[in-house]
Amino acid sequence: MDYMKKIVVLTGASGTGKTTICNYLQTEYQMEKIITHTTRPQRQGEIHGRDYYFESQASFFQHEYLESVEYDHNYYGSSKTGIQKAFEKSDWATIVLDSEGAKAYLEQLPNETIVISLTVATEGCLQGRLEKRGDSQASIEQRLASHETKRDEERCDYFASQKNCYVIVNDDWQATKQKIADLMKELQANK
Ligand SMILES: Nc1nc2c(ncn2[C@@H]2O[C@H](COP(=O)(O)OP(=O)(O)O)[C@@H](O)[C@H]2O)c(=O)[nH]1
Ligand SMILES: Nc1ncnc2c1ncn2[C@@H]1O[C@H](COP(=O)(O)OP(=O)(O)O)[C@@H](O)[C@H]1O
Repeated sequence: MDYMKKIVVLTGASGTGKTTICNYLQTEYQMEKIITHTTRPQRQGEIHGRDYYFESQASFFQHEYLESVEYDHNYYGSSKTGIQKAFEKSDWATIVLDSEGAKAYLEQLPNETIVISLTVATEGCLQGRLEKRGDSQASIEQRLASHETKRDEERCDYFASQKNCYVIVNDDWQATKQKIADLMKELQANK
């Protein structure tokens, strides 16, 4: 891949703000989102081809993936064509991945990948955020108790020690926007 191209990976447990920051990077920094594929049911308001490519169990396995995972009983994967499509539009792409996916990108695309590992200071606030987002009580309970959520939460320390990784505590949105602005200044200067 071309070393001028950059992929900002957003990772963290459910409710830490990955999607919110991904949207912000698209509108404020003209990054192109790499759309990933999933077998998870579509949530209200989500659009096929914008939020995800929603796949059946059979269609999911027809794509060639850079990496894929099973997460909370559904499959997710980033296809090579999804990456190409984003880079046809911009040299800066952004993608939302679980911590396994973020680790895979760091290993497979070390020159292009920048990881933002998201966390919150008060763990209890995640439940409230997912309720506000409209997730059902059952799916919130299942998600927050899942082995994958625990793994995502624990991986924050790992990312904190890695090159090209940045931890952002996303409690206060105004403060988060300032941290992103500072980070983008640094990244654009080093490009
Ligand atoms: N490794 C990997 N993870 C993905 C991919 N697409 C989405 N994810 C992650 O899958 C997890 C579940 O996503 P989702 O069901 O949309 O839940 P959310 O985190 O609550 O918004 C999140 O950690 C996403 O970042 C992918 O292509 N690969
Ligand atoms: N800093 C913040 N303060 C309060 N609410 C937030 C903040 N960041 C995101 N949210 C809200 O929390 C919910 C979950 O955010 P989302 O970006 O969907 O998380 P994720 O993609 O990591 O699961 C959304 O309703 C979003 O508007």
